[in-house]
Amino acid sequence: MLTVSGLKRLHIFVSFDLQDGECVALQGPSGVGKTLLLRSIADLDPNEGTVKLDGTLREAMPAPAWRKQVTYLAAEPGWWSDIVQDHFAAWDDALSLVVRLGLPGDCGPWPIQRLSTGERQRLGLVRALMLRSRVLLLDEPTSALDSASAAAVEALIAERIASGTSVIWSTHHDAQARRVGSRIFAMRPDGGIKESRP
Ligand SMILES: Nc1ncnc2c1ncn2[C@@H]1O[C@H](COP(=O)(O)OP(=O)(O)OP(=O)(O)O)[C@@H](O)[C@H]1O
Repeated sequence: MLTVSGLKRLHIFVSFDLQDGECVALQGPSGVGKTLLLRSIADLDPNEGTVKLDGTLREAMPAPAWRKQVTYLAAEPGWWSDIVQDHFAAWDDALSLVVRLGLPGDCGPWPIQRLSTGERQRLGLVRALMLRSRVLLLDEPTSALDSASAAAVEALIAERIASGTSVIWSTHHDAQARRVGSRIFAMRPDGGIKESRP
């Protein structure tokens, strides 16, 4: 279980628990602070408060180890090499997910720039999924995708949730929030969250 208690970052101040195998949809107007919140939970930006995974404080482990367990995925993932497969420790193991999300099976040696925005978004998701994190913090993970590709992503994440992964899923689409989330957190301009059921 992820426990967030008194997390403070700029105007944001939130507390909540996220159970194993639970998906919460995170909503709110553009600029309200959804990305700030997700990045803070992953400890990518300075923030205050208590964040624990199964009772273990994030301060108890090196930041990279925390981020491997509590993984933030940006809507536009970053790339540190020109070549697609260089971003994977085991490209052959990633191939089935790559193909499942509709990317060409021979794209491993391609330059990243050859991929479309939506293809890069799906590749970033595969890269995150390969970590087998306990918690996925997905920042508008289908924002660049057509409805069929978005459905493929939703189905894949649903499988991970069913096997115990916890997810916070930021989305501007109300219907998607209701489909994926067992709870919905609406971020308010004052930096709090209002919880509801879909
Ligand atoms: N380091 C910072 N210092 C001050 N303000 C910041 C900083 N980083 C982000 N902000 C501001 O905080 C606000 C929240 O940004 P955030 O990216 O979290 O919004 P969001 O809800 O994810 O929006 P969108 O739906 O458009 O992605 C924005 O107004 C942004 O400019």
